[in-house]
Parts: sequence; C-alpha cells; structure tokens
Amino acid sequence: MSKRFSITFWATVFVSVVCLSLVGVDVWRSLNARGFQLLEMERLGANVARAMAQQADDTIKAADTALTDLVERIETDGQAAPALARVQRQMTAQVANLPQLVGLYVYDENGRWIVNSRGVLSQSYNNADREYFIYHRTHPERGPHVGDPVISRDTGKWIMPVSRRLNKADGSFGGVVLATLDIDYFRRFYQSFDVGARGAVALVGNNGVLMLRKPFDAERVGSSMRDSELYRHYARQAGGARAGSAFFQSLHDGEIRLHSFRPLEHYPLFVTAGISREEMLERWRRDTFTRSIGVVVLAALIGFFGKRLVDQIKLRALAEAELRKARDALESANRTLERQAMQDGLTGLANRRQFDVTLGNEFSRATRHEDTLAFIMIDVDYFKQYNDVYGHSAGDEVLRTVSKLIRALTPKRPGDLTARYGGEEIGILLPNTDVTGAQAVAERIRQAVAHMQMPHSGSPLAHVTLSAGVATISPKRGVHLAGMLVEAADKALYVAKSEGRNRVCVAQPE
Ligand SMILES: Nc1nc2c(ncn2[C@@H]2O[C@H](COP(=O)(O)OP(=O)(O)OP(=O)(O)O)[C@@H](O)[C@H]2O)c(=O)[nH]1
Repeated sequence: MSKRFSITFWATVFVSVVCLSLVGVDVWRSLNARGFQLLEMERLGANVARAMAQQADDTIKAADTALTDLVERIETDGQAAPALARVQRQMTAQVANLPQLVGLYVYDENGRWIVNSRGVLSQSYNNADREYFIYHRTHPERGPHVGDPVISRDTGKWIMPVSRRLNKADGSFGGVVLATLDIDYFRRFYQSFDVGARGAVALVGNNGVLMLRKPFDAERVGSSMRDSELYRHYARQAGGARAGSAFFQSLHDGEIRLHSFRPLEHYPLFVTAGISREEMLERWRRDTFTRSIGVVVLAALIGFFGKRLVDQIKLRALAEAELRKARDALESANRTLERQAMQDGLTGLANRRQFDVTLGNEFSRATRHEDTLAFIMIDVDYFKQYNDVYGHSAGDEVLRTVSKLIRALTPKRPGDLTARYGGEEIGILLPNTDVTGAQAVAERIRQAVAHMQMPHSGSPLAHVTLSAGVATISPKRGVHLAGMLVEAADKALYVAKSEGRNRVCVAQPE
C-alpha cells in the first residue's frame, strides 16, 4: 500500500538533505584539501632532497677531483722535495679555491704526513689508525672513499674525510691522499632550506652513519642511524629505487615526519628531508576548523529557518484542514437544510414543494418523450373521526405508519416520487407508467394497509383503510397541463370515497 507523505514531511526531508549535503560537501572538501596538502608537502620534501643531494654530490666531487689530480701528480713526479713543494703549492691553492675544503693531506704507507695544504708538517700526527687509511691499505681499488665523520686532529673541526689510494710504482700500497670536508659547510647550506620549525634534514652514509643533521646537534654527528625506521626502510630499497618518501617517527624526538630520501649519484651517501606531519597539517586543521564553524553555523541557520518554515507549513496545513472540515460541515448542513426544505417533517416523504417541482419536470419530460405519466392520490378514510376518537397525535402516528408502508411499496425507479400532498393525502407520481401498472401499485398499498387491521372505531369498516384515485396522462404540448393529472386523480378519489371507500378508482380518460 503506497503511503502519501505530507508536504511537511517533504519540507523536513528537503531541509535535512540541504543541511546534511552542506556538511557532507564540507567534509569531502576538507579531506581533499588534506590529501592535497600532504601531496604538496611530499613535493616540497622531494625538491629539497634533490637540491641537497645535488649539492652534496657537487661538493664532494670538487674535492675528489682535487684528489685525483694529486694522486696523478705524486705518482708521476715522485716524492722528491721539489716535486712535493709544487704539490704543496697546488694543495694550498685548491683549499683556498674550495670553501668546503678544510685541508688536503698526503700520507705515506705508514700513515705519516708527507705534505699537506697548510705547509706545516708535524711528525707527531700519524693517521695510520684512521678508518679511511686502513680501508685503502686493505683495498686495492682506486676509487674515492668517503669515510665516517671525525674530529680533525689538525683543526679540531668535524670533518668528512674523502680519500684515494696512492700506489707505488710496483702497484703496492704507497699511502693515502685525503681531503677533509668541513661539516659546517654543509650545515650552512642546509640552513637555507625551509622545512618548517619541526622539520629535519640529514646527510647520512649508506652504512647508516649520520654525517650531519638539521637542526644541528654536534653530539649526533657520526652517530649510527641503523636502528631507525627511516634507515631500515632506505636500506631495504635497491639502487636508484632508493629515492622515495614515507612517514617515519623519529627515535630522537618522537616527531612523525614525511621523509623524502634520495641517494647521492656518485658517492655512498643519501640525504633525507623530513617535514613534520603535525606542522604540515596544522594550517589545514586551522582552515578546516574555521570553515567548519562557518558551515555548522550556516547549517544551523538553515535548520532553524527550515524548521520555522516547516512549522508555518504545518500550521497552514492545519488551518486548511480546519477550513475543509468547516466547509464540509457547512455543506452537510446545507444538504440537510435542502433536504428538510424538500421533505415533510411528519412522514419523511417529499413535501408539496418537491412534489410540484418534480411533477413539472416529469410532465415536461413525458411531453417531450410522448410518455405516459401516472398519478395516484391516496386518502385515509374517516380520518377526521380517527383524530376525534384517538386524538391528533395518534392520527399523526397513523399517517407515519401509512407513509412508511406506502414508501416501501412504491416502485423506486428514477422519477418515481411519493409525497405528502396535503393534510392526510399522499400522492404517488409514477413516470412512464400506464394505468394498469399504477392501479396495481395503488391496490397493493390499499390491501397492505387494510391488512394491517389498525383499529378505527370511528369507521364503519372498524379499521384504518385507504381510498385511492388513479389517473394517467400522455401529455400533449398546448393541450394538457400538469394540474389536469392531479385533478383527474382527485376526481377518481372522490369516486372511490363516494362508492364506499377502501377502494381504488381509476379516472376515466377524457
Ligand atoms: N392528525 C392529523 N390530522 C390531520 C393532518 N392533516 C389533516 N388532518 C385531518 O384530517 C382530516 C381530514 O378530514 P376530511 O377531509 O374531512 O375527511 P375524512 O374525515 O378523512 O373523511 P373522508 O376523507 O371523507 O373519508 C381533518 O380532520 C384534518 O384535521 C395531520 O397532519 N395530522
């Protein structure tokens, strides 16, 4: 069964849908903005990492090129005093040219200084124990080696050692050429990147040793990052695929950052640029919060005014319903009045007014269709005596009973009408009925009343009886009038009365 929803229901649904849509669209927009913000940050991190990796590569490469020159010169010119003096001048010039260089050093196969960029040779320094020295002594490869950061014995600064192996003429280990890169040089460069107040960037060896970090923390230079999630993730990647980004929580400060990491192209190091997730989402949160307040206020306003609107609609619907009810009551009262105006109060039959209207209509119809119209005039016999003997109220009751019976026995075709014609007279109008039919109806009624045997001591017949006059007419325009039919039936009734009552007489056709 389909249920019809009210206008207030739909109005409520509409207001709710508008409010929910507003909130829904805002939530969807906020989530989108969040995703976009993260993407932006990832892009920024990747750019910073690329710039850092490029700078580190270039910085080390410059120092390494100087080392390659030195190796070639020493291996070609030998280690005689004049040759070393030239080498020393070249080293001093290169250190002066390359701001990242702290110094250039050449060690013999026992770790003693042969020559350095500063021109001062201290015999007390021996670097045979340094990691890079041991590495070259034990590895015949001629490529560059980037060592773990150390504090320079010469300058006391944190340096990153980049070195190459020197070979003797017979190919055996002949010593090491070393360039020390100023960690502070990298730090100054990293300072220029804006990764937020809680961001962090770092240069890390592929072995997990931290070269440098921003924010700078001297104590952490040279420390191991192997246990960090970030390093383990990086170490799991292979080759060029090592560039990427992911969220990691710092073991150091607990901050969750989006780290973009990238290996150096030529050296076994990688850089990472981490942007704090909280910081990155802080602005988004602030924006979202402000806008959400606006949306909630707007939704509340729409809800509030929507509710008022729905209430108004409800009130209006109620008023309309009341109005409809009042109109229906009025119409029903009108119908009752109309019915009462056309009805006889005592018997419930049509009254004389209705009878006259119906007679006029049916007479016209019969004239048009050349039909027969029959009329029965019924009159209670000795009714005056009945009133006299039993009283007027009893007389009324007899009229009611007789009327009820007549109504029950009268045909109920459209147009048939039983009316209280006047006083104790009852008329029955039967359109399209011939004299036989009308007579039969009258006879049936007469017999039924007689059969009821209602006592009537004032009548010689001893009980209530009826007399009836029946008349029919096939009206012709300009010849007959409606009154003629009634008159004829009245005459027939008079005949019935005069012939002794309790009988039906038919009017003679004229
Ligand atoms: N109780 C009652 N009497 C009515 C009503 N209308 C008319 N009468 C009475 O009916 C009587 C009609 O009497 P008459 O016309 O003289 O005729 P009758 O006594 O019926 O005698 P016949 O018609 O000649 O048999 C009158 O006494 C009226 O007062 C009514 O509504 N109620």
